[in-house]
Amino acid sequence: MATTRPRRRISARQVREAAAEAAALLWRCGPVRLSAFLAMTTAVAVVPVLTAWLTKAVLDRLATTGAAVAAPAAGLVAAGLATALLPVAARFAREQVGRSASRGATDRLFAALGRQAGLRRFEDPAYQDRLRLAQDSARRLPELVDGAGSLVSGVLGLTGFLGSLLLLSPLLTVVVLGTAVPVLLAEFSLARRRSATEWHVERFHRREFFYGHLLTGVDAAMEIRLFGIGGFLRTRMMGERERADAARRRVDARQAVVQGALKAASAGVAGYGLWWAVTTARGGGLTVGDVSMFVAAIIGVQAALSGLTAAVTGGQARLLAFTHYVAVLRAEPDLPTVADRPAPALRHGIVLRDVWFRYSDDHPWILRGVDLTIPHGYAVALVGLNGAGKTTLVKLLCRMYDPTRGQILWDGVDLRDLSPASLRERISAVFQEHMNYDMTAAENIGLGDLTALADRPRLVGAAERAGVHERLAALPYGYDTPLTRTFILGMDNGDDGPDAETGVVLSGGQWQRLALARSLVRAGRDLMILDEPSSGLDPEAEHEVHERIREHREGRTSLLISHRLSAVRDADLVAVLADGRIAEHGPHDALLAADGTYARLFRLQAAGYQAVP
Ligand SMILES: Nc1ncnc2c1ncn2[C@@H]1O[C@H](COP(=O)(O)OP(=O)(O)OP(=O)(O)O)[C@@H](O)[C@H]1O
Repeated sequence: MATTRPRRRISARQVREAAAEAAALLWRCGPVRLSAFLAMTTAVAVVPVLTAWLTKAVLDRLATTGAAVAAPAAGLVAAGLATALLPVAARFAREQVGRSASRGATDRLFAALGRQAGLRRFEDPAYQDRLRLAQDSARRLPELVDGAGSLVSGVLGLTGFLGSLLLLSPLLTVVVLGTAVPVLLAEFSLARRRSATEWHVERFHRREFFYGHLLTGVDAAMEIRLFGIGGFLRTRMMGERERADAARRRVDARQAVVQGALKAASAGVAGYGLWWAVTTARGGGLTVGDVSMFVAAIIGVQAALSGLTAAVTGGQARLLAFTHYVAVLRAEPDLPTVADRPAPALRHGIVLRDVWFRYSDDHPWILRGVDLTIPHGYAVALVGLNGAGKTTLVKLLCRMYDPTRGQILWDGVDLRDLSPASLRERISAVFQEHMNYDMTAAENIGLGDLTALADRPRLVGAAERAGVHERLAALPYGYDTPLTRTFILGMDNGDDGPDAETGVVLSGGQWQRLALARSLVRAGRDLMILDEPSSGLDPEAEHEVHERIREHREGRTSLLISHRLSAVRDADLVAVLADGRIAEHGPHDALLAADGTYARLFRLQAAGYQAVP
């Protein structure tokens, strides 16, 4: 699959889908709270119109001798109370609706991410841009709740005040409405432009984040200090921010000009209307109450219009951004599954048949017709120079990608026909680039098989086999010690005191043993993959680990990748990957006798050791 470039235009259909998805999400996350919020928002919108009419009634009755004023005055008091209290209650409801919807949206987003069974999407920068915008949209879902509230109050306020204005001056009503249409159209266009800009600048933000992460994290701290590259990275980081700001500045400038012109036009209409009301009242055509009503209506219409415009355009901007959320949610799985059968227990073996692979159409071929059989119960070793494609082959075996051409057969069934999750259930692996989780030691092992997480003897057994048990048992809290100095873990009492300073950092080799323990805890899997499991170990530890692995591999199907050829010599079968194909394969002795690449590399390494006096 080629890397997809995003289309920068978002269609009306996508916006409609985003609106439907957002509405459904808001409703699902709390129908009662959402209804309460909308009811209160409606009340908040109606009260000002009511207040204007009550004020007119009070003023007109005051101007008429003998007219009773108590009832409208009491109504005004009640309206004042409602004006003060309703927004507070509405805001409380809005916070609750917004937070729970945002939680729900984030959960759904990450669940959707989990349905991407392979790695391809994660290596697509366009997808990463979308993902970031989607996460941001999920977090900012409360703003859509605001938008919905403002829309309701805007429509009601506008209808109420326009109705009032219509009674006083139909002509002015038409003029006011006439100014509203260009405002709305201009704001729509601005929102679209801003949304396209946000999409465009996401690449700058992700790079800024990358540099920021380097500068603030512990991983790169040592190199940054030693090489003195902190200033250089900071300059780059700020450069990315400036590029994003420059793109936004262009939209800001356009917005300032357009909005300034439109606001001046609105103010002109309002000023003319006021002039008309005052002169008409002077001539006896309007009462004092009418003038007060007129002023309230003009202000109300303007306020409702600007609120409505902000709600509609703000909502439109959020919806445009929310299309990225929907796109991630509905993205096709990156590994098309044909039959989705559960992977059966391995009885015969795995066969790679004329496997070709490249990471994308833009990348060179890495594998060019690999034919290899890993028979059931065999320990197979794969060797080759740096970049030969050994790890790539492992990724294909775990079905992180599908071969570009050719097939990988699991007991005769194409991996494409097996569900990726069930296939991986049957595999255990230590990856060359294994993870060091900022979690406790027990969790670092238990993540290999969640059923072992609460089973301490199983965790200890795996740690013993990986030769790391003694180190873990000696930690301040034993297996419950957090292996991090970055996070405070396990202290949920909110106390950041000295207790929380318990994290421990392991050495590179110790982390590697822990990764091995994590794979060993997945006991009884059909295939064990060991991609450079001992590269960071001292010679003694390496020897010891290989001894243990050897015992563990006995009678199991395994694939070992190692540059230490002494570690692969007792494999049942050694395969040499070169130029994208299996160049040689056979038992160690046979390959030595054949005197090919393997024999040359083996002798080179052996000579290196023997050269030591
Ligand atoms: N995700 C990726 N996208 C594009 N190219 C990649 C990716 N991963 C690896 N490659 C390229 O594929 C080639 C094979 O890499 P691979 O990691 O499989 O080699 P290897 O044999 O395991 O090497 P080593 O012995 O150094 O670990 C390399 O040229 C590498 O640049």
